[in-house]
Amino acid sequence: MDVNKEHIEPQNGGIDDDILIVLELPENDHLFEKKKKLLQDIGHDPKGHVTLKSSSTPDQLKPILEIMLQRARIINLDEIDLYFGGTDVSNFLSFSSPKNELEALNLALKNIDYSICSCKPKTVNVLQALHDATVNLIHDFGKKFGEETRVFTDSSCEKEKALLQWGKSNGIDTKLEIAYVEGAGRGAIAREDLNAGDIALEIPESLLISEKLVHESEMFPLLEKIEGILPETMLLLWSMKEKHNCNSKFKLYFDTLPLEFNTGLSFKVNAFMALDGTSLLEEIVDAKEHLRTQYEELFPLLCHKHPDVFPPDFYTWEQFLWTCELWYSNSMKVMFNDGKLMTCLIPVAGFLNHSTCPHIMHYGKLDPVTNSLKFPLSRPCHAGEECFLSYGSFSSSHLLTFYGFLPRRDNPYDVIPLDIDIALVEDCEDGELKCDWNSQMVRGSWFANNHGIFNYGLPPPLLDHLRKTKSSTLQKENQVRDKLEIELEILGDLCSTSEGMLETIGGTDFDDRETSSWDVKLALDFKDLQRRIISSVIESCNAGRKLLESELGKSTLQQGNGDILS
Ligand SMILES: C[S@@+](CC[C@H](N)C(=O)[O-])C[C@H]1O[C@@H](n2cnc3c(N)ncnc32)[C@H](O)[C@@H]1O
Repeated sequence: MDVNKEHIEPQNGGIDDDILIVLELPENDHLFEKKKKLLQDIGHDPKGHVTLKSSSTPDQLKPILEIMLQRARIINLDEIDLYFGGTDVSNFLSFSSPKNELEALNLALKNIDYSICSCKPKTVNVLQALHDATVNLIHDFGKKFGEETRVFTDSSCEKEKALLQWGKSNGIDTKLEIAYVEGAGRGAIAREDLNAGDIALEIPESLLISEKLVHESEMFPLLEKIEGILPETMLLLWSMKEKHNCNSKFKLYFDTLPLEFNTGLSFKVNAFMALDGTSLLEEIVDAKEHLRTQYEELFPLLCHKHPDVFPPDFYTWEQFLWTCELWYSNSMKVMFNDGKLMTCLIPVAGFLNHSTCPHIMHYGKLDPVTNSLKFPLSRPCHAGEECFLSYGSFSSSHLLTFYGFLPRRDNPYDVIPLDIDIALVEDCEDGELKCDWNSQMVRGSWFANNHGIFNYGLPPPLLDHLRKTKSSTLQKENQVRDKLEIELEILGDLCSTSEGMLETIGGTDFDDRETSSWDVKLALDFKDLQRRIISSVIESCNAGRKLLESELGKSTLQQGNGDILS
């Protein structure tokens, strides 16, 4: 890989006028080895710096920023990025997903700003120019990938306004207001233009609903005696009662909660029928059965034993399920200053909707100085625009089951696992057959950058795995032809597997989606998504087969010519 080596210095390198910007791959990254290898493949030291000169012109800064971003992209890769990118570093040097790109841009900006704080006066200008160039890239990124929402400004949000007012008088600082938005209930809207780095919302610790509240309640002495009960379950039981408490500190918060959550856990029979043929059907049934078992382990026993603490009317199965949906769809994990990670409900922050291209990505750790939870922006949000959060790197099946929606944009985490026995291949061969991945999967091949021969827009680890299962049949005499034949076989097998999956899901449902109930509509949309993913894999297999057949044709021609010549 051709890289401009003059910009990459060892850690203690550099002369007086050089500015060294640290972009280190943390050693505690659980994917350290894989990322280190990728960085080394482009000639980067994982601990290295990117160097620029105080005399650098804007034209010279451009390639330096690109090198910083290449490093930052690799540093921010997650498992899914790594699986679908394979081991060829060229797949990671440019854009690979909105989340990765935004993380990379923000890491670069953070390190540039850090350098500005500690630099010599004569280097401020060049660093400021680099800062501005990065901010411009973040801005362009938002314009290209951000979601547009229709905000219903005329809708009444009296309860939400009351909550916001209560929050402000109790220490919440916010640049957001609440309004109804198309297709997602309420959302948080920027009141003014906000830039990357601005804090959109800040909540004091005292307003977080966490297990600390259970400890202070009359329930705790009874709950702590239950063997194996989790803090989350205690909190769930506490909130089932607290929402009926007229004197609750959080009454205005509970008042804003919807009567129904409409997640996959509330699907009715018709929606389950619509999901037939998908693995999601089983996932939802299992999740619901798990909750039912949990409920039956506690109730009606607790109500019989302590009716004053657990009034039977508050602890029905329906209310238990509603509260589970509340916690699944509205809670956030927060790291407290004592290092404890706790699941919390967070008034006002609970109005933030999710996007695959969010404004807010990093939250969830209390600021030790202010003892508050801050929601900083990773990209600008203009006045009147909906401000989105990242709920996490979730698949659409997870979002449907536990949150009740499907993202509008293509979701890189929508993977379909393949039923391929990895262990079998590992066991039957010697040490060379090392498998880096515990399972194989596919996703929409539209995400792939490389659709050429031997890549086909399909996951490299999957192709490698399939090749290994076939490689014993490779003949020495005619390696090129055999290799192409094996590739054809692999694509043929993958195509048949995918066609089988498509058949299991069934053809397009001719339905009137507009008049369907919310759950049937979601189920049908999910099925369409699965079909689209599998069809893209089939298309890639077929396009790959055409490439291979053309190559085989050429090799036959060459062989023919060779025979004539000999
Ligand atoms: C934390 S709440 C966000 C506030 C919520 N919209 C409300 O009105 O209460 C999470 C819920 O918002 C909805 N939601 C979040 N992001 C969404 C999106 N991108 N599209 C549709 N609905 C979304 C889902 O119903 C989800 O369960």
